Amino acid sequence: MLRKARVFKSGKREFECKIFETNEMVMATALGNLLKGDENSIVVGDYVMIDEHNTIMEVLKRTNEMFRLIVREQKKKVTASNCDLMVIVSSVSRPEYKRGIVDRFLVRAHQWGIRPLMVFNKMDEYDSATLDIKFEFDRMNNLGIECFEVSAAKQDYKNQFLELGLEDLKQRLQGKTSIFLGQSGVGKSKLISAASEGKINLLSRDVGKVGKGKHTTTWSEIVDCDTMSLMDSPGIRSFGVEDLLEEDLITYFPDIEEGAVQCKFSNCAHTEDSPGCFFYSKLDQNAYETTLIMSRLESYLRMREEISETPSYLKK
Ligand SMILES: Nc1nc2c(ncn2[C@@H]2O[C@H](COP(=O)(O)OP(=O)(O)OP(=O)(O)O)[C@@H](O)[C@H]2O)c(=O)[nH]1
Ligand SMILES: [Zn+2]
Repeated sequence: MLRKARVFKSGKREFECKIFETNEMVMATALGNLLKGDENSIVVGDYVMIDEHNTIMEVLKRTNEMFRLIVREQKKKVTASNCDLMVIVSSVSRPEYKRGIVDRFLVRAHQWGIRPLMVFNKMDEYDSATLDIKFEFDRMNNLGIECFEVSAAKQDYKNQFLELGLEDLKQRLQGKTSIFLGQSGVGKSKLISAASEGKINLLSRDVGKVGKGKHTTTWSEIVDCDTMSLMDSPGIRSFGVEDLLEEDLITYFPDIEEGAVQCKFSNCAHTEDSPGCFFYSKLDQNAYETTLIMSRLESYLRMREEISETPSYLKK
């Protein structure tokens, strides 16, 4: 009899799977034709059917995939699947809020088909002189993204600028598989601990030193508790976008695309001196709404430049 299970951890030939009915973890192997020498064939997050010998017989259809494009080989490398939510974590104090990074994660959320949520963390240290949270909220709200105002360190912090706080975030995560993304130091680990009421404690897990002496917490694949599941996969947290195709980028910026189709020329550079540019000739440059969209345009143009500067033979 086949049992439904989910891949929690994937190796080259062995997969740690959680059986649905019993919640039991088993090590499974896979039918050769499911692997086909292609490492994309079974990934973390996959729902699978396994037999009584713990052999994976079938991979069920994915609702979404997290991947990078390998332009040179015209392939995509899938690293995880079936993720419900992308929780974009930012800090309002230190490290300072980086709009450009948030927009990069939004591009991925769009590309991968994962619903993004936005968390403004470290609100206990919020200083309106250095950041206008209302502006950042409006930017996200225009895109239909829910925003949460929290302090992972001071969990009794009460949200005062935005409608939603930590309790609302916990509710959204209930029963869902989420991935937490954000720059190093924004408080992902602490937030995960707060959101799971201490049930998932990454702070006590592997803490490795990576890069410039910064701590980067790593955990493997899926970790879950009775309220939420977390997913992680190598490479998924990088915010470079150089693997994207230039012509695809705009489709991940629906708000910019809507304006860009109204520019006089289809190859408009969207700069102040571009003739007939919708953004500069049709919008009231003093209007608040315009400043919101222009800040999105800035992100778009920066990413477009980054993509076009990467020669395709380097896109691996
Ligand atoms: N004041 C304040 N400090 C916080 C808050 N959340 C996290 N911190 C602190 O910020 C630092 C970084 O928090 P982490 O949870 O390790 O951040 P991270 O995003 O997981 O960082 P990486 O593991 O490097 O990716 C720690 O010193 C935390 O105690 C908060 O809400 N308020
Ligand atoms: Zn234009």
